[in-house]
Amino acid sequence: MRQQAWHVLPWLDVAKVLDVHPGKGLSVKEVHRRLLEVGKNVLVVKKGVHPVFLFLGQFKDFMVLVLLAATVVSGLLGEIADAVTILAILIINAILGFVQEYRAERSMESLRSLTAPEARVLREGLEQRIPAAEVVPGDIVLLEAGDRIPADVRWIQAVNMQVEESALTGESHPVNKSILPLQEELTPMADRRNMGYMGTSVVNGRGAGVVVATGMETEMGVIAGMIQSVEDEETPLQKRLAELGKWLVLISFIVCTAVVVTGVLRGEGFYKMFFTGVSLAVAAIPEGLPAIVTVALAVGVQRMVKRKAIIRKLPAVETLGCATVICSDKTGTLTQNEMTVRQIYSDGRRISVSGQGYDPKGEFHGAEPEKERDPLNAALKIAALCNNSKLTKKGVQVAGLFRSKGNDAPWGVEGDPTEGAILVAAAKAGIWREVLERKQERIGELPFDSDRKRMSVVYKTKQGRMAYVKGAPDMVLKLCRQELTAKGIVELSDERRRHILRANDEMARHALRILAVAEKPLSESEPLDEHVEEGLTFVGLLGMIDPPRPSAIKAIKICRQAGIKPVMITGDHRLTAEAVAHELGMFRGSKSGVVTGEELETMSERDLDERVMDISVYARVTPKDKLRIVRAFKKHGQVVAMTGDGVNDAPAVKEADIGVAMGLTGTDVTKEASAMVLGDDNFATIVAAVEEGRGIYDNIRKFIRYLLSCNLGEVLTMFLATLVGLPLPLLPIQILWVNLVTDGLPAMALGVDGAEPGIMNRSPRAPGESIFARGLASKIGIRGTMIGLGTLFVFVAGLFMGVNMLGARTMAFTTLVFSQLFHVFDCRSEERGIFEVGLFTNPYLVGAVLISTIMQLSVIYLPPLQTIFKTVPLVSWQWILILCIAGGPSVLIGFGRLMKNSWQGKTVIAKGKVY
Ligand SMILES: Nc1ncnc2c1ncn2[C@@H]1O[C@H](COP(=O)(O)OP(=O)(O)OP(=O)(O)O)[C@@H](O)[C@H]1O
Ligand SMILES: [Ca+2]
Repeated sequence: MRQQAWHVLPWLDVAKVLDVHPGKGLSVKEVHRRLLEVGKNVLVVKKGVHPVFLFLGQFKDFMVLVLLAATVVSGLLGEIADAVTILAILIINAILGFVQEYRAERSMESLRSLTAPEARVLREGLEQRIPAAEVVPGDIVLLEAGDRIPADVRWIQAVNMQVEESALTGESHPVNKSILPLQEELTPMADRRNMGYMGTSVVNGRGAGVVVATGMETEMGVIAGMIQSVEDEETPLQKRLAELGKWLVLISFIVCTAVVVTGVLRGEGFYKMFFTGVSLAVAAIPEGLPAIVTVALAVGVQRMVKRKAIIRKLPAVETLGCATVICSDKTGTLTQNEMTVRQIYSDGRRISVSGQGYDPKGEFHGAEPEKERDPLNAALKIAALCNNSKLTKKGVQVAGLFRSKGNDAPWGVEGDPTEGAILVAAAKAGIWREVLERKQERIGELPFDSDRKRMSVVYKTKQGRMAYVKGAPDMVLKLCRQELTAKGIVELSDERRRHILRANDEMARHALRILAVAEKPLSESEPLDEHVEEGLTFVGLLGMIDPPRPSAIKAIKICRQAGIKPVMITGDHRLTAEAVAHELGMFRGSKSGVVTGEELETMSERDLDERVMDISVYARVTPKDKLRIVRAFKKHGQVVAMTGDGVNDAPAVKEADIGVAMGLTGTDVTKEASAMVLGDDNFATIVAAVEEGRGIYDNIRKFIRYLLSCNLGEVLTMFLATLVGLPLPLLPIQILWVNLVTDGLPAMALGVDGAEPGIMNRSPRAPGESIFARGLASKIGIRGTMIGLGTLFVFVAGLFMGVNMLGARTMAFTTLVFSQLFHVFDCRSEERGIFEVGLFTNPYLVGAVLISTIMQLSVIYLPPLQTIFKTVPLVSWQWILILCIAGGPSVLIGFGRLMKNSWQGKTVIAKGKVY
């Protein structure tokens, strides 16, 4: 089957060789057989790290290795029980670290599969969307502008098809494609006009191809080395934390050395002090930090998926939390994208259309679309023919009401909803493309794109060739010279032109989205290029409603509270945009009305920079304008999210800080340029993702605060004790234990904490902000010192009360553990104390603290563990003292916050500018 010169064969022969019916595609059974035979359509299978190596990796840390060596030595010296316990603790630690990293790895993997590319294929006569990896040789793939070609194909249909092949040939100029066989077998790849290659993308037109090679058999597979592999990008925060981690290692190292040196100078044995120092270093270095950050990011990403936001680039998770401007398309994002034609204008009359949704039943009021040459009838015919969408019932194409009998599934539309709407309107008059096409055949097409804002088709009829055009009325009317009326074709006077434009504005003011339709007879010899759109006959206007999404209205309100500026950038008419923007509440607080693409054209960069912060609605823009708008916002230091769907949107999406692509209607090229894909194309989803982004960042701050203040407390306990000449308050094995019970589960539980209420009432944080900003560093410093001093205080108090060394150490040991188990609840909020947050609102945290408590109690009360950990049971006065010192700060701060916040009113409103 492989290495054929497909380009010299006629396409029907290619289909024959590959044993596929070009109009039906393969059968499911055959697909399975071929999939087994040639394997998946993927280039390189990137293997994750094997779990065993992941586990061993937990021991590669330098300090842990030193501790391991010291343990072995102490084992050899006869301290077998000690050595075994330390080993056990280290292994449990490694298991915890392993679980964290493994989870992180797995969630990143599932993330990758979420963003895997798809392909449209024809199988068993039906159009289907499948993962691109499941494409097999012989499949008929359907492609249109913006699609990435999923495998090597031989074209069997190519309508104005242009493909950008720079990924393969380096040539960035798009190549025209055709289906004609070539003469020369040795034609270089770049000139094989009837072939399409995996990894290249369609930039114009549409077509179909039969797959001739998949996976490593493709031209791309042959040079697979050139493909950029999917790198796991580190987020800026992860990079900064890695940096921080290095500093922490250094500082811990210095402090621990100081502890060892002072201890030895004061006459403690070197070996004992060395052991203490190394244990302290192991405890103080937050080696779990990177893994917890990854888990927090991954968990956040999964939460976003549940809310229909699919992250393609991990750094976007952080940037989302900083977003200050969200630029969004109108159609389908802010509106429902379920359109219904409500009004038609033709021959000077206004006709209203009744009916619900996509059900092709409804009445025309104002005229009857019956007579053959009636202008209304003609308008609907053009609407049906200049159209690539399909009416369906449960995914099955239906042509004509008579064929839908007995199928009670709701009507749906496959393809562009705008086209679907006018198809439904035509069907209401009994006009179906499939029926019309029995008498005329489409021979040419100039596809729609958002720069041209129109689309044309050419049909061969019995009376000769006809061009049918539809598009934005302002564009189409410019191309018209006549008008179709009940009396026949008449000259389009300036007065008539104004009349039509007035009707258009009037409809637009009612938030209708309007298309004009026009036609023109062509001579046989005329070439099928843009000239067919000149000198047209105007036939009518079709106005459709597209109601705003209620969720978008809510989301826009939330944006304002959150200090985020919502901006609508639409290709639609100025008045339509204005009416919809009003319904959405888009103008509140905006100093400027709608700005159109034309006005933008006349604005210099300076003008735009000056005004951009005041403008909330742009209309009749082209994708190029979007890029200018993004740049202007960025000059103001704004963090911009920008949506896009069409191929031409890709540059603006790429330029934005957070490029957002439409999952349902977006093209592959735009998706690949994006950082996030909306599973439901809904504006509200972007806002939900921003909320999650803020929550994730909060969570990272929460456990950094927790880990660092606790570790500081541990180090200070030991350091201060050696400094003032006290006996060591904790033994090495106890230090390691503290590290195990406090750093592991509770920190992880903080990483998956829920978002704080009011998180969308704050202004966005600055993108370059330090993780310790807004008072976090002093919070860590103060609490760490309190934990250290508190522990020492309990230790000294124990000795003072005549408790022996074993007892005093047990008291210090327990105070240190419980101080941290209390403190973890404080870390859940920066503004509110434990009483406002509630102790039981994070069940994972409650569970983690419970487990840690039980672990600590067993170490104190189970006799075999007592001998290993050198502990004694505590009596009630000791417990009271410990709990007061450990829990006091949390309770006192909690009360203070409660008083203060109830005094000031609970919500902290965004301090920045409110839009
Ligand atoms: N399939 C189509 N065929 C012909 N003309 C179309 C088609 N779809 C849209 N138009 C016209 O082109 C204009 C611009 O469309 P475009 O897709 O750029 O933006 P939009 O979908 O209207 O709005 P948004 O940019 O908010 O999604 C529309 O207002 C409409 O008049
Ligand atoms: Ca658009």
